[in-house]
Amino acid sequence: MEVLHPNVRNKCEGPGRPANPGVFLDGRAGKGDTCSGEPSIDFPVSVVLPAGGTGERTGLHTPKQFCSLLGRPLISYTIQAFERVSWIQHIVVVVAKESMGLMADIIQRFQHHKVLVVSGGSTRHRSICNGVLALDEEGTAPDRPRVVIIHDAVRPFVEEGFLREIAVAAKDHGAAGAIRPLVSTVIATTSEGFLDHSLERAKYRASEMPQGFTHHVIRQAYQRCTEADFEFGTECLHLALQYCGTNAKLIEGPPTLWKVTYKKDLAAAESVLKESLSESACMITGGRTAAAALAEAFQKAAGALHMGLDPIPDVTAENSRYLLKESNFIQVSINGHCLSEVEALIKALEEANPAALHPLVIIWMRVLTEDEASDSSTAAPTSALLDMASTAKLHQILLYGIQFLQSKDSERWQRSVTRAAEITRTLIRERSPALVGQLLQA
Ligand SMILES: Nc1ccn([C@@H]2O[C@H](COP(=O)(O)OP(=O)(O)OP(=O)(O)O)[C@@H](O)[C@H]2O)c(=O)n1
Ligand SMILES: O=C(CO)[C@H](O)[C@H](O)COP(=O)(O)O
Repeated sequence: MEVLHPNVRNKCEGPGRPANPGVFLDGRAGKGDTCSGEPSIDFPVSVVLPAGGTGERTGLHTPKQFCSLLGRPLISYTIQAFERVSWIQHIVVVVAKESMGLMADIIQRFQHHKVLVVSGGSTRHRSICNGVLALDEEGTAPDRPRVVIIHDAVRPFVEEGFLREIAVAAKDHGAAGAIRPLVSTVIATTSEGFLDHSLERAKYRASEMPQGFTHHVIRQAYQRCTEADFEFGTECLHLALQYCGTNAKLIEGPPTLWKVTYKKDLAAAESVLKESLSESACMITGGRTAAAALAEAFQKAAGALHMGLDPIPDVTAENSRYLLKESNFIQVSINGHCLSEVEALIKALEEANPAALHPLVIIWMRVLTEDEASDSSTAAPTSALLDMASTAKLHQILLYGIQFLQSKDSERWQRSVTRAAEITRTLIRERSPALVGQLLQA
Protein backbone atom coordinates (compact mmCIF):
# COMPACT_ATOMS: atom_id res chain seq x y z
CA MET A 1 0.00 0.00 0.00
CA GLU A 2 1.43 3.35 -1.02
CA VAL A 3 1.04 6.20 1.45
CA LEU A 4 1.47 9.95 1.02
CA HIS A 5 2.72 10.84 4.48
CA PRO A 6 1.46 13.90 6.29
CA ASN A 7 4.93 15.44 6.04
CA VAL A 8 4.72 15.12 2.26
CA ARG A 9 1.47 17.01 2.24
CA ASN A 10 2.73 19.51 4.85
CA LYS A 11 3.96 21.66 2.03
CA CYS A 12 0.31 22.09 1.03
CA GLU A 13 -0.84 23.25 4.44
CA GLY A 14 -0.75 27.02 4.13
CA PRO A 15 0.23 29.12 7.13
CA GLY A 16 -2.81 28.07 9.07
CA ARG A 17 -5.39 29.63 6.77
CA PRO A 18 -8.28 27.19 6.56
CA ALA A 19 -9.98 26.50 3.25
CA ASN A 20 -12.55 28.96 2.00
CA PRO A 21 -16.11 28.97 3.30
CA GLY A 22 -17.77 25.80 2.22
CA VAL A 23 -21.27 25.00 1.27
CA PHE A 24 -23.54 24.35 4.21
CA LEU A 25 -26.88 22.95 3.20
CA ASP A 26 -28.41 24.29 6.38
CA GLY A 27 -27.72 27.79 5.12
CA ARG A 28 -24.69 28.67 7.21
CA ALA A 29 -21.59 29.97 5.53
CA GLY A 30 -18.60 29.33 7.67
CA LYS A 31 -15.07 28.10 7.98
CA GLY A 32 -13.91 25.47 10.40
CA ASP A 33 -16.71 26.25 12.80
CA THR A 34 -18.81 23.73 14.65
CA CYS A 35 -22.60 23.54 14.79
CA SER A 36 -23.71 26.35 17.02
CA GLY A 37 -24.43 25.38 20.57
CA GLU A 38 -23.43 21.71 20.18
CA PRO A 39 -20.79 20.36 22.56
CA SER A 40 -17.59 19.22 20.88
CA ILE A 41 -16.82 15.49 20.69
CA ASP A 42 -14.32 14.60 23.42
CA PHE A 43 -12.88 11.39 21.94
CA PRO A 44 -10.57 11.04 18.93
CA VAL A 45 -12.38 10.52 15.62
CA SER A 46 -10.79 9.91 12.22
CA VAL A 47 -12.32 9.35 8.82
CA VAL A 48 -11.75 7.01 5.90
CA LEU A 49 -13.04 8.21 2.51
CA PRO A 50 -12.95 5.41 -0.10
CA ALA A 51 -12.31 7.06 -3.48
CA GLY A 52 -10.60 4.26 -5.37
CA GLY A 53 -13.42 3.32 -7.74
CA THR A 54 -13.69 3.85 -11.48
CA GLY A 55 -17.29 5.10 -11.55
CA GLU A 56 -18.31 2.73 -14.32
CA ARG A 57 -22.02 3.48 -13.94
CA THR A 58 -21.56 7.15 -14.91
CA GLY A 59 -20.32 6.04 -18.35
CA LEU A 60 -17.64 8.76 -18.15
CA HIS A 61 -13.89 8.34 -18.56
CA THR A 62 -13.10 10.35 -15.44
CA PRO A 63 -13.92 8.60 -12.15
CA LYS A 64 -16.85 10.53 -10.67
CA GLN A 65 -14.92 11.59 -7.54
CA PHE A 66 -12.62 13.64 -9.79
CA CYS A 67 -15.37 15.17 -11.94
CA SER A 68 -15.58 18.92 -11.68
CA LEU A 69 -18.54 20.71 -10.08
CA LEU A 70 -18.30 24.49 -10.44
CA GLY A 71 -14.60 24.16 -11.22
CA ARG A 72 -13.73 21.98 -8.26
CA PRO A 73 -13.50 18.16 -8.09
CA LEU A 74 -16.34 16.41 -6.29
CA ILE A 75 -13.97 14.80 -3.81
CA SER A 76 -12.73 18.21 -2.68
CA TYR A 77 -16.25 19.10 -1.47
CA THR A 78 -16.47 15.86 0.49
CA ILE A 79 -13.06 16.39 2.07
CA GLN A 80 -14.04 19.92 3.02
CA ALA A 81 -17.26 18.70 4.64
CA PHE A 82 -15.08 16.74 7.09
CA GLU A 83 -12.20 19.16 7.30
CA ARG A 84 -14.37 21.96 8.66
CA VAL A 85 -15.43 19.76 11.60
CA SER A 86 -13.07 20.70 14.39
CA TRP A 87 -13.30 17.39 16.29
CA ILE A 88 -12.22 15.28 13.30
CA GLN A 89 -8.49 14.57 13.48
CA HIS A 90 -7.36 12.79 10.33
CA ILE A 91 -8.97 12.13 6.98
CA VAL A 92 -7.59 9.14 5.09
CA VAL A 93 -8.49 9.37 1.41
CA VAL A 94 -8.11 6.08 -0.45
CA VAL A 95 -7.49 6.41 -4.19
CA ALA A 96 -6.36 4.10 -6.99
CA LYS A 97 -2.57 3.94 -7.35
CA GLU A 98 -2.68 5.78 -10.67
CA SER A 99 -4.64 8.66 -9.08
CA MET A 100 -2.15 9.37 -6.25
CA GLY A 101 -0.54 12.23 -8.19
CA LEU A 102 -3.88 13.76 -9.14
CA MET A 103 -5.03 13.57 -5.52
CA ALA A 104 -1.84 15.27 -4.30
CA ASP A 105 -2.50 18.09 -6.81
CA ILE A 106 -6.08 18.49 -5.57
CA ILE A 107 -4.89 18.68 -1.97
CA GLN A 108 -2.38 21.35 -2.87
CA ARG A 109 -4.67 23.36 -5.15
CA PHE A 110 -7.56 23.49 -2.69
CA GLN A 111 -5.36 23.78 0.41
CA HIS A 112 -6.72 20.73 2.17
CA HIS A 113 -5.17 19.93 5.49
CA LYS A 114 -5.72 16.91 7.80
CA VAL A 115 -5.54 14.63 4.72
CA LEU A 116 -3.50 11.47 4.30
CA VAL A 117 -3.68 9.70 0.93
CA VAL A 118 -3.27 5.93 0.61
CA SER A 119 -3.64 3.65 -2.38
CA GLY A 120 -6.78 1.57 -2.76
CA GLY A 121 -7.66 -1.98 -3.69
CA SER A 122 -9.64 -3.71 -6.41
CA THR A 123 -12.92 -3.55 -4.45
CA ARG A 124 -14.53 -1.04 -2.11
CA HIS A 125 -13.91 -3.26 0.96
CA ARG A 126 -10.24 -3.64 0.04
CA SER A 127 -9.92 0.12 -0.32
CA ILE A 128 -11.63 0.80 3.01
CA CYS A 129 -9.48 -1.83 4.70
CA ASN A 130 -6.33 -0.09 3.41
CA GLY A 131 -7.62 3.18 4.85
CA VAL A 132 -8.34 1.63 8.24
CA LEU A 133 -4.89 0.01 8.31
CA ALA A 134 -3.28 3.35 7.47
CA LEU A 135 -4.72 4.74 10.70
CA ASP A 136 -2.68 2.10 12.56
CA GLU A 137 0.61 2.93 10.97
CA GLU A 138 2.95 4.58 13.33
CA GLY A 139 3.90 8.09 12.38
CA THR A 140 0.82 8.66 10.26
CA ALA A 141 -1.78 8.97 13.01
CA PRO A 142 -0.04 9.23 16.39
CA ASP A 143 -3.14 9.31 18.53
CA ARG A 144 -5.25 6.34 17.51
CA PRO A 145 -8.87 7.21 16.87
CA ARG A 146 -11.49 5.85 19.23
CA VAL A 147 -14.03 6.02 16.42
CA VAL A 148 -13.52 5.67 12.67
CA ILE A 149 -16.14 7.18 10.36
CA ILE A 150 -16.34 5.65 6.90
CA HIS A 151 -17.96 7.72 4.18
CA ASP A 152 -18.07 7.35 0.39
CA ALA A 153 -16.07 10.13 -1.25
CA VAL A 154 -18.97 10.56 -3.68
CA ARG A 155 -21.50 11.72 -1.08
CA PRO A 156 -20.48 15.39 -0.75
CA PHE A 157 -23.37 16.75 1.33
CA VAL A 158 -22.83 15.58 4.85
CA GLU A 159 -23.42 17.87 7.81
CA GLU A 160 -21.58 18.11 11.11
CA GLY A 161 -24.69 17.46 13.22
CA PHE A 162 -25.29 14.10 11.56
CA LEU A 163 -21.61 13.12 11.79
CA ARG A 164 -21.81 13.86 15.50
CA GLU A 165 -24.81 11.53 15.91
CA ILE A 166 -23.01 8.73 14.06
CA ALA A 167 -19.77 9.21 16.03
CA VAL A 168 -21.52 9.17 19.43
CA ALA A 169 -23.67 6.14 18.52
CA ALA A 170 -20.59 4.30 17.20
CA LYS A 171 -18.73 4.94 20.46
CA ASP A 172 -21.72 3.78 22.52
CA HIS A 173 -22.73 0.74 20.44
CA GLY A 174 -19.56 -0.29 18.54
CA ALA A 175 -21.10 0.54 15.13
CA ALA A 176 -23.64 2.94 13.67
CA GLY A 177 -24.92 3.71 10.20
CA ALA A 178 -27.20 6.02 8.26
CA ILE A 179 -30.42 4.64 6.84
CA ARG A 180 -33.12 6.01 4.54
CA PRO A 181 -36.60 4.78 3.67
CA LEU A 182 -36.68 2.59 0.56
CA VAL A 183 -37.76 4.40 -2.60
CA SER A 184 -38.80 1.19 -4.41
CA THR A 185 -39.84 -2.25 -3.24
CA VAL A 186 -37.05 -4.85 -3.22
CA ILE A 187 -37.85 -8.09 -5.02
CA ALA A 188 -36.00 -11.36 -5.61
CA THR A 189 -36.00 -12.88 -9.08
CA THR A 190 -35.72 -16.49 -10.18
CA SER A 191 -32.85 -17.50 -12.45
CA GLU A 192 -35.37 -17.47 -15.34
CA GLY A 193 -36.18 -13.83 -14.70
CA PHE A 194 -39.54 -14.28 -12.92
CA LEU A 195 -40.61 -12.92 -9.59
CA ASP A 196 -39.55 -15.17 -6.76
CA HIS A 197 -40.74 -13.07 -3.84
CA SER A 198 -40.94 -9.46 -2.75
CA LEU A 199 -40.02 -7.86 0.57
CA GLU A 200 -42.45 -5.81 2.62
CA ARG A 201 -41.14 -2.33 1.91
CA ALA A 202 -42.07 -0.82 5.28
CA LYS A 203 -39.89 -3.38 7.09
CA TYR A 204 -36.68 -2.59 5.21
CA ARG A 205 -34.40 0.41 4.90
CA ALA A 206 -31.69 1.53 2.48
CA SER A 207 -28.23 1.52 4.06
CA GLU A 208 -26.41 4.76 3.34
CA MET A 209 -23.24 6.46 4.53
CA PRO A 210 -21.70 7.75 6.83
CA GLN A 211 -21.10 4.77 9.06
CA GLY A 212 -19.08 4.82 12.27
CA PHE A 213 -17.23 2.09 14.15
CA THR A 214 -15.01 1.88 17.16
CA HIS A 215 -11.49 1.48 15.84
CA HIS A 216 -11.32 -1.92 17.51
CA VAL A 217 -14.51 -3.24 15.83
CA ILE A 218 -13.67 -2.17 12.28
CA ARG A 219 -10.10 -3.49 12.50
CA GLN A 220 -11.25 -6.81 13.84
CA ALA A 221 -14.01 -7.09 11.22
CA TYR A 222 -11.47 -6.68 8.41
CA GLN A 223 -8.96 -9.03 10.06
CA ARG A 224 -11.58 -11.76 10.33
CA CYS A 225 -13.60 -11.44 7.12
CA THR A 226 -13.13 -13.77 4.16
CA GLU A 227 -11.83 -13.26 0.62
CA ALA A 228 -15.46 -13.58 -0.55
CA ASP A 229 -16.42 -10.66 1.70
CA PHE A 230 -13.57 -8.58 0.28
CA GLU A 231 -14.54 -9.48 -3.25
CA PHE A 232 -18.34 -9.30 -3.21
CA GLY A 233 -19.38 -7.60 0.04
CA THR A 234 -21.06 -4.19 -0.02
CA GLU A 235 -21.85 -3.56 3.63
CA CYS A 236 -19.38 -2.68 6.42
CA LEU A 237 -22.14 -2.91 9.05
CA HIS A 238 -22.63 -6.53 8.04
CA LEU A 239 -18.94 -7.31 8.66
CA ALA A 240 -19.20 -5.80 12.15
CA LEU A 241 -22.21 -7.99 12.90
CA GLN A 242 -20.86 -11.18 11.37
CA TYR A 243 -17.31 -11.02 12.67
CA CYS A 244 -17.58 -9.00 15.90
CA GLY A 245 -21.17 -9.69 16.96
CA THR A 246 -21.83 -5.93 16.92
CA ASN A 247 -25.38 -4.84 16.07
CA ALA A 248 -25.06 -1.40 14.58
CA LYS A 249 -27.28 1.41 15.80
CA LEU A 250 -29.20 2.72 12.77
CA ILE A 251 -30.02 6.41 12.43
CA GLU A 252 -32.28 7.92 9.79
CA GLY A 253 -30.26 10.45 7.81
CA PRO A 254 -31.28 13.39 5.59
CA PRO A 255 -32.03 12.85 1.87
CA THR A 256 -28.91 14.85 0.96
CA LEU A 257 -26.75 11.82 1.86
CA TRP A 258 -27.43 10.26 -1.53
CA LYS A 259 -24.53 8.75 -3.45
CA VAL A 260 -23.45 10.18 -6.81
CA THR A 261 -23.74 7.05 -8.95
CA TYR A 262 -24.97 8.01 -12.43
CA LYS A 263 -24.13 10.92 -14.72
CA LYS A 264 -27.39 12.66 -13.82
CA ASP A 265 -26.30 12.64 -10.16
CA LEU A 266 -23.35 14.88 -11.04
CA ALA A 267 -25.76 17.44 -12.53
CA ALA A 268 -27.99 17.11 -9.46
CA ALA A 269 -25.03 17.67 -7.12
CA GLU A 270 -23.98 20.76 -9.06
CA SER A 271 -27.51 22.06 -8.85
CA VAL A 272 -27.55 21.61 -5.05
CA LEU A 273 -24.26 23.52 -4.83
CA LYS A 274 -25.53 26.33 -7.03
CA GLU A 275 -28.70 26.63 -5.00
CA SER A 276 -26.82 26.88 -1.72
CA LEU A 277 -24.36 29.43 -3.14
CA SER A 278 -27.14 31.69 -4.37
CA GLU A 279 -29.08 32.24 -1.18
CA SER A 280 -27.62 35.65 -0.43
CA ALA A 281 -25.58 38.56 -1.74
CA CYS A 282 -24.17 41.74 -0.33
CA MET A 283 -24.78 45.06 -2.03
CA ILE A 284 -22.02 47.65 -1.75
CA THR A 285 -23.54 51.12 -1.91
CA GLY A 286 -20.49 53.33 -1.40
CA GLY A 287 -22.52 55.07 1.31
CA ARG A 288 -24.35 57.17 -1.31
CA THR A 289 -27.99 58.08 -0.62
CA ALA A 290 -29.28 57.15 -4.09
CA ALA A 291 -27.53 53.76 -3.89
CA ALA A 292 -28.88 53.14 -0.39
CA ALA A 293 -32.44 53.86 -1.62
CA LEU A 294 -31.90 51.47 -4.51
CA ALA A 295 -30.54 48.84 -2.09
CA GLU A 296 -33.66 49.12 0.04
CA ALA A 297 -35.97 48.52 -2.94
CA PHE A 298 -33.65 45.79 -4.23
CA GLN A 299 -33.73 44.06 -0.86
CA LYS A 300 -37.52 43.66 -1.15
CA ALA A 301 -37.37 42.46 -4.77
CA ALA A 302 -34.58 39.98 -3.93
CA GLY A 303 -36.54 38.77 -0.87
CA ALA A 304 -39.46 37.92 -3.14
CA LEU A 305 -37.01 35.74 -5.10
CA HIS A 306 -35.88 34.05 -1.86
CA MET A 307 -32.50 35.72 -1.87
CA GLY A 308 -31.21 37.56 1.19
CA LEU A 309 -29.47 40.89 0.60
CA ASP A 310 -27.15 42.76 2.96
CA PRO A 311 -26.59 46.39 1.95
CA ILE A 312 -23.21 47.67 3.19
CA PRO A 313 -21.35 50.91 2.40
CA ASP A 314 -17.99 49.22 1.70
CA VAL A 315 -15.88 46.18 2.55
CA THR A 316 -13.48 47.84 4.96
CA ALA A 317 -13.13 47.49 8.78
CA GLU A 318 -16.01 45.43 10.26
CA ASN A 319 -17.46 44.79 6.80
CA SER A 320 -14.31 43.09 5.56
CA ARG A 321 -15.76 39.87 7.04
CA TYR A 322 -18.09 39.75 4.02
CA LEU A 323 -15.06 39.11 1.81
CA LEU A 324 -14.75 35.71 3.47
CA LYS A 325 -18.30 34.75 4.27
CA GLU A 326 -20.19 35.95 1.17
CA SER A 327 -19.94 34.47 -2.32
CA ASN A 328 -21.90 37.15 -4.21
CA PHE A 329 -21.33 40.91 -4.39
CA ILE A 330 -23.24 43.69 -6.11
CA GLN A 331 -21.19 46.85 -6.52
CA VAL A 332 -23.46 49.85 -7.15
CA SER A 333 -21.92 52.68 -9.16
CA ILE A 334 -23.98 55.85 -9.39
CA ASN A 335 -21.92 58.35 -11.36
CA GLY A 336 -19.95 57.75 -14.52
CA HIS A 337 -18.09 54.52 -15.14
CA CYS A 338 -16.64 53.85 -11.70
CA LEU A 339 -15.11 50.55 -12.75
CA SER A 340 -12.34 51.49 -10.33
CA GLU A 341 -14.63 50.44 -7.47
CA VAL A 342 -15.03 47.03 -9.08
CA GLU A 343 -11.28 46.79 -9.59
CA ALA A 344 -10.71 47.49 -5.88
CA LEU A 345 -13.31 44.88 -4.90
CA ILE A 346 -11.68 42.25 -7.13
CA LYS A 347 -8.32 42.99 -5.50
CA ALA A 348 -9.76 42.75 -2.00
CA LEU A 349 -11.48 39.44 -2.84
CA GLU A 350 -8.32 37.99 -4.36
CA GLU A 351 -6.33 38.90 -1.27
CA ALA A 352 -8.93 37.47 1.08
CA ASN A 353 -9.39 34.26 -0.97
CA PRO A 354 -6.04 33.26 -2.47
CA ALA A 355 -7.42 29.78 -3.27
CA ALA A 356 -11.14 30.26 -3.74
CA LEU A 357 -12.90 26.90 -3.59
CA HIS A 358 -15.83 27.92 -5.73
CA PRO A 359 -16.35 30.84 -8.12
CA LEU A 360 -17.25 34.14 -6.47
CA VAL A 361 -19.63 36.48 -8.30
CA ILE A 362 -19.42 40.26 -8.66
CA ILE A 363 -22.21 42.15 -10.37
CA TRP A 364 -21.38 45.69 -11.31
CA MET A 365 -24.65 47.63 -11.18
CA ARG A 366 -24.20 50.75 -13.25
CA VAL A 367 -26.97 53.21 -12.36
CA LEU A 368 -27.75 55.84 -15.00
CA THR A 369 -30.19 58.73 -14.98
CA GLU A 370 -32.44 59.11 -18.04
CA ASP A 371 -30.27 62.03 -19.23
CA GLU A 372 -27.06 60.03 -18.85
CA ALA A 373 -28.64 57.14 -20.74
CA SER A 374 -29.32 59.34 -23.75
CA ASP A 375 -25.91 61.06 -23.63
CA SER A 376 -23.39 59.35 -25.93
CA SER A 377 -20.45 60.57 -23.79
CA THR A 378 -21.53 58.22 -21.01
CA ALA A 379 -21.45 55.14 -23.25
CA ALA A 380 -20.92 51.89 -21.40
CA PRO A 381 -17.25 50.87 -21.00
CA THR A 382 -17.95 47.48 -22.52
CA SER A 383 -14.43 46.57 -23.56
CA ALA A 384 -12.97 47.63 -20.19
CA LEU A 385 -15.58 45.45 -18.45
CA LEU A 386 -14.80 42.51 -20.73
CA ASP A 387 -11.06 42.82 -20.11
CA MET A 388 -11.51 43.09 -16.35
CA ALA A 389 -13.85 40.07 -16.36
CA SER A 390 -11.39 37.94 -18.35
CA THR A 391 -8.62 38.62 -15.85
CA ALA A 392 -10.88 38.13 -12.82
CA LYS A 393 -12.06 34.77 -14.21
CA LEU A 394 -8.51 33.46 -13.89
CA HIS A 395 -8.88 33.99 -10.13
CA GLN A 396 -12.27 32.27 -9.84
CA ILE A 397 -14.15 35.59 -9.83
CA LEU A 398 -17.05 35.89 -12.27
CA LEU A 399 -17.77 39.53 -13.13
CA TYR A 400 -21.01 40.61 -14.83
CA GLY A 401 -22.63 44.01 -15.39
CA ILE A 402 -26.19 45.28 -15.16
CA GLN A 403 -27.11 48.72 -16.45
CA PHE A 404 -29.92 50.18 -14.37
CA LEU A 405 -32.06 53.13 -15.46
CA GLN A 406 -32.79 55.54 -12.60
CA SER A 407 -36.18 56.67 -13.97
CA LYS A 408 -38.19 59.52 -12.44
CA ASP A 409 -41.33 57.56 -13.27
CA SER A 410 -41.85 55.43 -10.15
CA GLU A 411 -43.58 52.57 -11.97
CA ARG A 412 -40.78 52.36 -14.48
CA TRP A 413 -38.21 52.54 -11.71
CA GLN A 414 -39.92 49.70 -9.82
CA ARG A 415 -40.03 47.59 -12.99
CA SER A 416 -36.29 48.12 -13.41
CA VAL A 417 -35.66 47.12 -9.78
CA THR A 418 -37.66 43.92 -10.25
CA ARG A 419 -35.88 43.12 -13.52
CA ALA A 420 -32.45 43.85 -12.01
CA ALA A 421 -33.24 41.53 -9.09
CA GLU A 422 -34.34 38.76 -11.49
CA ILE A 423 -31.21 39.14 -13.63
CA THR A 424 -29.04 39.20 -10.51
CA ARG A 425 -30.67 36.04 -9.15
CA THR A 426 -30.14 34.26 -12.50
CA LEU A 427 -26.50 35.31 -12.86
CA ILE A 428 -25.73 34.28 -9.29
CA ARG A 429 -27.65 31.00 -9.61
CA GLU A 430 -26.11 29.97 -12.93
CA ARG A 431 -22.55 31.20 -12.29
CA SER A 432 -21.93 30.89 -16.02
CA PRO A 433 -18.30 31.54 -17.04
CA ALA A 434 -19.54 32.12 -20.62
CA LEU A 435 -21.46 35.28 -19.68
CA VAL A 436 -18.71 37.14 -17.81
CA GLY A 437 -18.08 40.71 -18.94
CA GLN A 438 -21.59 41.16 -20.38
CA LEU A 439 -23.51 44.33 -19.51
CA LEU A 440 -27.20 43.47 -19.31
CA GLN A 441 -30.06 46.00 -19.29
CA ALA A 442 -32.50 46.18 -16.39
N1 LIG B 1 -12.18 -0.43 -5.59
C1 LIG B 1 -12.93 0.55 -5.11
C2 LIG B 1 -14.27 0.74 -5.53
C3 LIG B 1 -15.01 1.79 -5.00
N2 LIG B 1 -14.43 2.64 -4.13
C4 LIG B 1 -15.16 3.82 -3.64
O1 LIG B 1 -16.35 3.47 -2.95
C5 LIG B 1 -17.30 4.51 -3.08
C6 LIG B 1 -18.70 3.97 -3.42
O2 LIG B 1 -18.62 3.09 -4.52
P1 LIG B 1 -19.36 3.22 -5.91
O3 LIG B 1 -20.37 4.28 -5.89
O4 LIG B 1 -19.78 1.89 -6.33
O5 LIG B 1 -18.17 3.76 -6.84
P2 LIG B 1 -17.50 3.08 -8.11
O6 LIG B 1 -17.09 1.69 -7.79
O7 LIG B 1 -16.44 4.02 -8.54
O8 LIG B 1 -18.71 3.12 -9.15
P3 LIG B 1 -19.20 1.99 -10.15
O9 LIG B 1 -19.71 0.87 -9.31
O10 LIG B 1 -20.25 2.64 -10.96
O11 LIG B 1 -17.99 1.57 -10.96
C7 LIG B 1 -16.78 5.48 -4.14
O12 LIG B 1 -16.33 6.66 -3.50
C8 LIG B 1 -15.66 4.71 -4.78
O13 LIG B 1 -14.60 5.54 -5.28
C9 LIG B 1 -13.12 2.42 -3.70
O14 LIG B 1 -12.62 3.18 -2.88
N3 LIG B 1 -12.40 1.39 -4.21
O1 LIG C 1 -24.61 2.37 0.62
C1 LIG C 1 -23.71 1.68 1.02
C2 LIG C 1 -23.87 0.85 2.20
O2 LIG C 1 -22.76 0.36 2.75
C3 LIG C 1 -22.47 1.72 0.24
O3 LIG C 1 -22.21 3.03 -0.16
C4 LIG C 1 -22.70 0.86 -0.92
O4 LIG C 1 -22.70 -0.47 -0.48
C5 LIG C 1 -21.68 1.05 -1.97
O5 LIG C 1 -21.95 0.05 -2.87
P1 LIG C 1 -21.68 0.18 -4.38
O6 LIG C 1 -20.19 0.33 -4.42
O7 LIG C 1 -22.17 -1.08 -5.00
O8 LIG C 1 -22.44 1.38 -4.83
